[in-house]
Amino acid sequence: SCVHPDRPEPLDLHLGMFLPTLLNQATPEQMERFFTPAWNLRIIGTYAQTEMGHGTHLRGLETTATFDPSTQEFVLHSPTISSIKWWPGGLGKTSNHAIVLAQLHTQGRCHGLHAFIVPIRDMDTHVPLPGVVVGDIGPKFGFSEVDNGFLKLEHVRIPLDNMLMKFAKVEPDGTYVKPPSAKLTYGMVFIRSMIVGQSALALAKSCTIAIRYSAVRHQSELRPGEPEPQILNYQTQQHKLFPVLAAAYAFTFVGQYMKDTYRRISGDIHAGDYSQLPELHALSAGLKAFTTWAANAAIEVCRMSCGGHGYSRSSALPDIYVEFTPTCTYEGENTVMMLQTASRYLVKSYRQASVGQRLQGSVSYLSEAAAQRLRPRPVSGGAAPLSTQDLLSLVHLYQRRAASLVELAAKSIQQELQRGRSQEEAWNHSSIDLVRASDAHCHFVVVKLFVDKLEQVDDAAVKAVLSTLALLYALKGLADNSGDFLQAGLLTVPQATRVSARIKELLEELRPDAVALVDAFDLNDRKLNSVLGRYDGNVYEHLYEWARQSPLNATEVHESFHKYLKPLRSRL
Ligand SMILES: CCCCC/C=C\C/C=C\C/C=C\CC/C=C/C(=O)SCCNC(=O)CCNC(=O)[C@H](O)C(C)(C)COP(=O)(O)OP(=O)(O)OC[C@H]1O[C@@H](n2cnc3c(N)ncnc32)[C@H](O)[C@@H]1OP(=O)(O)O
Ligand SMILES: Cc1cc2nc3c(=O)[nH]c(=O)nc-3n(C[C@H](O)[C@H](O)[C@H](O)COP(=O)(O)OP(=O)(O)OC[C@H]3O[C@@H](n4cnc5c(N)ncnc54)[C@H](O)[C@@H]3O)c2cc1C
Repeated sequence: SCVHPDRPEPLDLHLGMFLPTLLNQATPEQMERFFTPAWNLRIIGTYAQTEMGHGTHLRGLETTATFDPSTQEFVLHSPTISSIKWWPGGLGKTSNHAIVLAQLHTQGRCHGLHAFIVPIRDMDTHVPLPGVVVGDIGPKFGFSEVDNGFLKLEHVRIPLDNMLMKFAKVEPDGTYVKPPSAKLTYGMVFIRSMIVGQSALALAKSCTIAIRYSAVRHQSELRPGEPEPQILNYQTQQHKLFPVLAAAYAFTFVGQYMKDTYRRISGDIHAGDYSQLPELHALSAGLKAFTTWAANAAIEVCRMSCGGHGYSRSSALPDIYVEFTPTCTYEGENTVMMLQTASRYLVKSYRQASVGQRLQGSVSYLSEAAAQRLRPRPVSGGAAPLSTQDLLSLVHLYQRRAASLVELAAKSIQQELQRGRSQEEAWNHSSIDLVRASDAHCHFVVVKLFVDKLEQVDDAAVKAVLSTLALLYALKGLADNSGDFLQAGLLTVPQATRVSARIKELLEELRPDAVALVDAFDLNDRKLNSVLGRYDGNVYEHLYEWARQSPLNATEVHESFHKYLKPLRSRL
């Protein structure tokens, strides 16, 4: 199709959120009524949660859904300018339905945010329905293919059965029936879990383009009198790109793990077991933030490593960046997600471990750390010996760094409370530490999953090169965050020096396999859509061909000469 497989599209929300939300929150009758026509694109929907005045603070959303028992309807209304739904993808011009998140009012009481299916355009004429004011929010940083829209509802009536009632319900007399767990109506866990894999894909594409281009680009002089070398032979170029390559592999494994974990736990939830929902929320929120922040920065490293041609849209890197960067904001703004993981999971787990509770899942190390704190500390107190070759010891180092930063954040809250601050103020005055703790926890999870994955690799040669990548990923993270490790007494200055030396050795070791490692992502030219990243490496001819196709070159003398330059000359 003319649509590029990876470009944002107006139907992304329909496929990525409207359908999954029906699957997760619709009753069987609602599935029949809505899912089937939505699957056949008769109904095209979006997910309208964010408002002009609120995106993060869900409890602050103002759109109301008031039940009218006399007509068995909900009245959907946007009471203020700030309550206008703002940003939903595909809302402006594409969708004819929206899942609207609104504060449910029935029998004079507010029961918080619930999901309602609201028809917004006539199914045949596509004209907005009565009481519906809808349109596009205007040009954005990118996503120009998507009509992110606004939606103002003026006392729009929908049937009682348009409230998604798999969990919470409203009876015909207006009685509200609580969901088995209030957390089930939050949603977003699915898409956050999927975004981790999107981070991996964005990294794989970017480093494929940059490393292939670095293998065909010759520039400057390494040894006097010799031909210009491939820029991939410069240590600085390797230091830019090989850690990105390692992260692309790491995030690919984490993305797979996140998808499998989502599938497993959502299966349990559908079976009525909600016990793992906190772990799934914390993991998806944290890893979504961790991987998108890392990938966002790495795409720019790849673009800049391609010099001027990286800035050309023929490289595809500007488009990859523009389309990826909003992942740090949507589906949960990253800072807020990191705070969720820390405040709602890590600190809570730390406190449970501190009273001897045995923890499971990704925080089980906090129990080990709590037990460690009760044992007498070794006199030396110094950092343990550091192996720059042993992956398991590096995993343990990341685990101890995470435990140390979670403890630091928990203690900061305690100190703030002892200074007489309120709970909320104590948490806010510790939020930098909380974000650091989440970051360290996620970093440990990524390193651990990478090393765990190696145990599943049978081919010795593949295992060897993946182990080198895992070492580079772990040591580069250690070097980049050496302050944390030094502060926690997990690293000494001589050891930090050894780490830097080892990183240089690993860059040299990876050089011969770098192109093969990006080829292994198997991203064909159509998917990459990049002149610099072409599989055949025939960059210059295709760059010239690409430029020749530029609309500006349709005529030898552009109309601007006659319209502006010539008249300007005559006036000078
Ligand atoms: C074919 C498939 C294709 C997939 C391909 C992937 C991508 C392409 C497709 C689509 C993407 C394209 C474009 C993107 C479109 C973007 C859409 C959006 O951005 S939708 C809007 C996103 N908005 C948010 O995420 C809002 C963020 N804010 C919040 O989540 C809440 O405000 C916050 C921060 C959680 C605070 O809420 P609050 O009510 O104050 O909660 P508390 O912090 O007090 O916590 C209460 C308890 O609830 C637990 N909790 C919170 N959230 C969740 C959750 N999501 N799930 C489960 N549990 C949750 C929390 O841990 C607390 O529990 P305890 O009481 O501590 O036990
Ligand atoms: C391209 C794109 C597509 C989108 N698509 C959709 C969609 O389809 N449907 C939909 O409903 N929404 C959509 N959104 C909206 C998106 O979900 C929100 O922008 C996002 O949730 C962030 O909320 P906000 O914009 O209100 O930012 P804010 O929350 O106002 O964030 C601004 C700053 O405040 C900080 N902040 C906020 N709260 C806290 C806190 N508690 N503690 C510390 N710092 C805090 C943040 O860290 C950030 O630095 C989309 C957004 C974009 C950019």
